[in-house]
Amino acid sequence: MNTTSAGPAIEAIGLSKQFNTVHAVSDLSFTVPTGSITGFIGPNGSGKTTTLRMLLGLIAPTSGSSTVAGVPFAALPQPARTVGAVLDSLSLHPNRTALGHLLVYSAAIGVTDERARHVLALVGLEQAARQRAGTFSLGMRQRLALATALLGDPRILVLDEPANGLDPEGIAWLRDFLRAFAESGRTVLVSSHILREVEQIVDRLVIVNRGSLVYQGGIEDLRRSHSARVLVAASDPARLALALGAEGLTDAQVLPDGRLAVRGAAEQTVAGIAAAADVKIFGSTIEQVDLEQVFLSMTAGQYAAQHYGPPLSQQYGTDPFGGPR
Ligand SMILES: Nc1ncnc2c1ncn2[C@@H]1O[C@H](COP(=O)(O)OP(=O)(O)OP(=O)(O)O)[C@@H](O)[C@H]1O
Repeated sequence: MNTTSAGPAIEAIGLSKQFNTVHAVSDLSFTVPTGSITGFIGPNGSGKTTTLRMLLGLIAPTSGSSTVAGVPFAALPQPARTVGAVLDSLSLHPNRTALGHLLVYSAAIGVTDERARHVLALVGLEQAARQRAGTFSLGMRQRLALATALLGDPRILVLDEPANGLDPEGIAWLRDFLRAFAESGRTVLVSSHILREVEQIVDRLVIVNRGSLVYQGGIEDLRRSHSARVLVAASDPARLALALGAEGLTDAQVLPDGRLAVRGAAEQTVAGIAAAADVKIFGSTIEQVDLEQVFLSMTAGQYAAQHYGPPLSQQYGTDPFGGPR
């Protein structure tokens, strides 16, 4: 993570958006630190796209404000050179080639044709440069959309559900790509309604539910804050539960497989109490925290399950995202 930059790459300050009677976003504040890959997670309809559209100046908030690279989006002198975004599925002329599509955009934002070829290679589409977009798979369309967002050599990428429709290989490719992008000191804000899909990609999370913030912080902090349980196979689980309760450890539950699940105590503590109560322990393990479950409990189960290509080429050196403009 880049620690040299003073301010956050993106900041939302009390953003709200109402569409008639629908409160799509309610008093939402969060920051996206420079150099981070921040996951913007929430169930379908929780206001993610609406928030991203406000951050990018596409719709006005009902109240609140936001900054990108320290200023409101509208005040950015050359927005495409600061922030690249993929919000909607890319509208492509079916007869236009991948390169042809990029050349239209490169002309519009004033970057060279060489830059267009460079970004095409960055997303692994150089072989498809002369292929017509009408023949593209969903994964190829996603890559071309990403290439379009990269044209201005932006420091910040905003991606709305980029994993949607990608196969596991595509998701792995995206993860490597975004990591390399962030390692070059740049910032990514990536939305998803499936935490598991971006769990391996992001280092920070902003979780929303019904338009409101429910969590922001490090992904590891979230894992740690949900204390794991000690699962104990014991000769007499009921007796052990009683002995634990007498020591103030009242959160102990017998699982269907007969093990006792104990929250709030270390394995050694449980073993000590068991020995004192004359209960034999045949084995114990620490339960892994399932972040998806944590997310589900935070968002009251409003969620639909779902699911993502080759690693980013190393051929462009330490900052492959720079290159020609
Ligand atoms: N232009 C609009 N007019 C009316 N209601 C809207 C509009 N845009 C969004 N909404 C509503 O606002 C709420 C939030 O929608 P939004 O698309 O921001 O959520 P989301 O988290 O991005 O969901 P998804 O993952 O399904 O795209 C929803 O109830 C949606 O129906």
